Amino acid sequence: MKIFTAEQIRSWDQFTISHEPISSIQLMERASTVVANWISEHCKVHRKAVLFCGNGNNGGDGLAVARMLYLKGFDVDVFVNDPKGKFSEDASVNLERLREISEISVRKFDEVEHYPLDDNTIIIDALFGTGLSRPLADGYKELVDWINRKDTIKISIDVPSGLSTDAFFDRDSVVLKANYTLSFQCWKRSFLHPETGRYTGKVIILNIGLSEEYHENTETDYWVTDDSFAVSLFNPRNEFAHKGNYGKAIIIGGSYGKMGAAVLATKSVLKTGAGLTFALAPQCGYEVLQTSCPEAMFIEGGQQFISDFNIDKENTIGIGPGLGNHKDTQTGLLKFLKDYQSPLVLDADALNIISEDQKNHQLIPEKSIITPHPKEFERLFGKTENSFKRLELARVKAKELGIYIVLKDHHTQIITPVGDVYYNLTGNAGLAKGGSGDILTGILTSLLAQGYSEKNTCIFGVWLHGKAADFAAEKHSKESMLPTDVIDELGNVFTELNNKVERSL
Ligand SMILES: NC(=O)C1=CN([C@@H]2O[C@H](COP(=O)(O)OP(=O)(O)OC[C@H]3O[C@@H](n4cnc5c(N)ncnc54)[C@H](O)[C@@H]3O)[C@@H](O)[C@H]2O)[C@@H](O)CC1
Ligand SMILES: [K+]
Repeated sequence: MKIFTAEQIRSWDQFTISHEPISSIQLMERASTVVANWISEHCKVHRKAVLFCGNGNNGGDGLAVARMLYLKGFDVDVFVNDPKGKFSEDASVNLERLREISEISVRKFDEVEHYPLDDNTIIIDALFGTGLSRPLADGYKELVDWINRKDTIKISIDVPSGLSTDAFFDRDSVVLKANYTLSFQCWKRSFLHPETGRYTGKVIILNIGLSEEYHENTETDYWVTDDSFAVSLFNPRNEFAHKGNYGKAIIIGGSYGKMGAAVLATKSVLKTGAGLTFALAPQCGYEVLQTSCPEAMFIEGGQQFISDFNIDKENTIGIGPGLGNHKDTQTGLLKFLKDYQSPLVLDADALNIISEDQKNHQLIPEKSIITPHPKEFERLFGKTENSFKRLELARVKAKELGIYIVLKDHHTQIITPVGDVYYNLTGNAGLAKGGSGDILTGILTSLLAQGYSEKNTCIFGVWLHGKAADFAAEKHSKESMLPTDVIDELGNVFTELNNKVERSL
């Protein structure tokens, strides 16, 4: 699914208005109906709503939703800055309609201090949406501060008020902290970054029927990987296949004390479906690898750490889990990269070794996939002020080096060599544990070996990893789930994928 900027969303609204055609006020009515229906369906206990409405079209939505909830039997109160103030054209119409059909008193923001909120009330935030152009100030800042202090459930319409759609203002700006954000038609970039995403609560994307033609034809650099997109990338197994059809994958990793990382990565290669799997590890890991992954073949690369990277070039390679940074491992890896030109997966200690010297960046073969977490990214390419700037730097580096960067985060970002960005939607805080990254390396190496393109390997692999983690969290909780539980759930994700692509009668 494409992500559009606030400006593109405005044009999307306009395009829909002129091409459907539909009037602006009717479009607002349609959007508000979807919001009111969602609230009515989901709020079974909370049947009282207090709405805070701004003077623009987001406020217009709020005023329409107030009317609709009233008609659905909710108790409704509405606050605006000044009922006699200047509203956008559509908001004025909705203020008028609200007055005509209901007994609702429209109060002023400055009356809020004495307003009683009980446990059955929800707050609906319709102060600002995609039109917000600067941080909240004046009365709005104090109002949102007041709302944030309340324990009441808060639902934001389209965007939490105070949050920019596409950017990050600064750490001190005040933003409404919602429990739910009911957003129109597409994800917004600010929902997907840690500094700004923490305000949205659960995000629900509501379809308000904006033009599909506009969505199809409008270019963007930013995307989200939702489930249907991931399913479209999945290649089901061919019944007539043999092991030679699914590639040879090899994990290069492990060192004394870090053999578990190589085991996790190797197991993940196997469970993602590679035809033949190898582990190149030091001799001290022989028994643990052969015992824990009997399906994989062992290649000895040293005694306590890997120094010899000599392998069959036909393999698809993933290097890094538990590799360590012994001097001989460093020399061996850099020498190996000098002679190796095919795309490979680089993670963890492999990235740390490369980050010792900027000149090493040139050794990464084109179209390779690197999977840094924020600290590894910083060691490689330098410090940035926030995650938006980090992503911009990643785009520059991905283009410069012609590589894929998988920037691990709550919503992991995949950056392609042309600078396109894909935000992932699966995964959870249960993945914030040592070993999770090793699994991702295994999954990516396996998919690459099976013939997925580098781009689809990244997008589908990151989604798969997160989906397996979501299944694991459901069973074991985010706290207790282990990386091995994530590996165990890969099978259930593939079962679900196969069920989805199977053509049922
Ligand atoms: N245009 C359309 O057809 C539709 C618009 N919709 C709604 O319209 C919203 C966008 O409406 P608007 O463009 O009117 O903008 P908003 O309602 O988000 O903001 C209103 C105005 O406030 C001003 N403003 C910006 N930052 C401010 C600040 N910090 N303090 C004080 N004033 C500030 C700007 O002049 C802005 O236009 C969407 O988020 C959505 O909720 C929906 O009804 C769907 C259809
Ligand atoms: K809002």
